[in-house]
Amino acid sequence: MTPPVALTIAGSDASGGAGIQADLKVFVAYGCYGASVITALTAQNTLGVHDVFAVPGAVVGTQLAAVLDDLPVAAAKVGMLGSSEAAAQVAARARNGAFKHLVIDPVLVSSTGQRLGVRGAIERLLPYATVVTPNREEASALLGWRVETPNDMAGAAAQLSNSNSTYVVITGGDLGGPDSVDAIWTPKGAQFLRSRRVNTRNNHGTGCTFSAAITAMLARGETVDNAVRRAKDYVSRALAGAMDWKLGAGPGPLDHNEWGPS
Ligand SMILES: Nc1ncnc2c1ncn2[C@@H]1O[C@H](COP(=O)(O)OP(=O)(O)O)[C@@H](O)[C@H]1O
Ligand SMILES: Cc1ncc(COP(=O)(O)OP(=O)(O)O)c(N)n1
Repeated sequence: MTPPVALTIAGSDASGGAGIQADLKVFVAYGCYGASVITALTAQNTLGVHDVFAVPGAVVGTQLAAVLDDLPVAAAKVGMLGSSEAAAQVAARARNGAFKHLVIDPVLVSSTGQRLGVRGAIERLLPYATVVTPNREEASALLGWRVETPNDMAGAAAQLSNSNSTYVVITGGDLGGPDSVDAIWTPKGAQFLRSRRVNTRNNHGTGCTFSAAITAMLARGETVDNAVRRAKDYVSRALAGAMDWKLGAGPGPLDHNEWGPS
């Protein structure tokens, strides 16, 4: 059977735990054929981001043309955008209806503190999103107020939904507590999604993994509700599988292939 095609439009993480590399691993884990449009190269590892090179906007445009003019993309995700010019190229395609489903992970800052994106570039894509998945920091930057508590997250999700059909998940991976709590805005209103917190320092690329899993599920024809819930379960399994791994001196990557503990 021909697999569904999922596309990631994102930055490269040389160490393989986040960005394009994580997304493609997730797509394979979910039985999707993965295509990629690279917006930026990052020299990063588990300790931090050491260098960033933004791919020129025109080259992002020709990559998009190469993929979209030839492959039947069923769902796409946007991660690190690299530049406003890259965002403009993606927006032009979205305006023309190129994406049946578009998942936007508004990457602004890495967990190690390096700026990876600009707010304006993300904002121009939000009107085309099926699902948006900011963490609390990113939601705060997009809205201009501090999103701190779970109730703040629910309010922020509602505020960020630009129409009744846009789902917004504010992720709370960095909130303390026994559960990892996200707030989701759906056309039926706001709800909380909970999973048992996995006690691990290996959490490099959780946001990329979550949004890529949603994208893969949508490419496979799942409803948005199911896609988000199944993606959250997958992230928990991927965190649990890698909790004893020793890859890198900092927070290591996830077990995208569900190989399990070493
Ligand atoms: N330790 C953890 N245990 C279980 N789920 C987690 C953990 N850390 C993050 N998650 C989940 O991973 C997903 C991505 O969240 P988050 O880590 O906040 O993203 P980001 O990497 O963008 O900051 C969310 O569903 C969140 O609840
Ligand atoms: C190239 C690239 N894109 C995105 C990120 C951010 O990844 P994320 O999953 O949000 O979280 P951390 O890896 O920063 O914990 C990245 N680091 N690199």
